[in-house]
Amino acid sequence: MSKAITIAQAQSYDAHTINEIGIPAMVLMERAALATFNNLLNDDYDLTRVVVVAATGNNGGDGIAVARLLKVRNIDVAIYLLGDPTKATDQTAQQLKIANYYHIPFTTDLNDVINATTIIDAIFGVGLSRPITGKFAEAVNAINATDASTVAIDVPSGINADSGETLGVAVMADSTTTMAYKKVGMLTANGKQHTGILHVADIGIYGADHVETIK
Ligand SMILES: NC(=O)C1=CN([C@@H]2O[C@H](COP(=O)(O)OP(=O)(O)OC[C@H]3O[C@@H](n4cnc5c(N)ncnc54)[C@H](O)[C@@H]3O)[C@@H](O)[C@H]2O)[C@H](O)CC1
Ligand SMILES: [K+]
Repeated sequence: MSKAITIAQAQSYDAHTINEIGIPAMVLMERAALATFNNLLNDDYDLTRVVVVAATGNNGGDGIAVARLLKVRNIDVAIYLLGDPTKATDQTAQQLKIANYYHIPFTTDLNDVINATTIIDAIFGVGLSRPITGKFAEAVNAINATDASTVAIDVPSGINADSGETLGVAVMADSTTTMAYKKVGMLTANGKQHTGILHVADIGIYGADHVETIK
């Protein structure tokens, strides 16, 4: 799908798929996680020590689900969680519950991020709405300072998916698995540089033009 969409389009296609078509948000999240996981394996990253850096929005939920997919295959994975888990979205709270069932370790030690062989960037996606600061910025700077490979989910965190601009600081990803369609910000020089190799994942979300033609 070579079409590129805006944040508003991504959010409206998401809502249309969930509310009008009736595919549950957790199904979309699972498909997003499976797509990211499959790209992780296909792109042959060093999965000796994987750390998922996640916040508490649905981008974080995607990452926590990827951590579970790695854990059930006995891959060494830990989650570095940013933000207050009690403020997580419903889907991300559910992913945290599942992660706890599988005893996935949570770390608060930034050295675990720095010493990872591969980092999954699940901090922010299309919900980024202001410059990244504080502990979020500290984590982004640590990710960018490591020799680890970095795989971003949906949008490299800190990149405005509409303008391609860096909001404060932004993850410099080796690759990005973006959901449904490319985001227009990824077509700019700065956006392209931070996205790295781009994989577009078909997770069952389509624009009205595509959906109407299927009827
Ligand atoms: N559309 C799809 O195809 C699917 C998208 N999925 C994933 O969901 C995210 C979007 O999730 P959302 O909860 O809307 O937002 P984020 O997770 O990107 O952001 C989290 C949250 O963080 C707050 N926030 C924004 N900017 C800042 C900041 N600078 N500092 C601190 N906090 C900030 C704000 O409250 C946001 O809500 C999408 O990218 C996909 O990864 C679905 O999982 C699958 C289908
Ligand atoms: K991200």
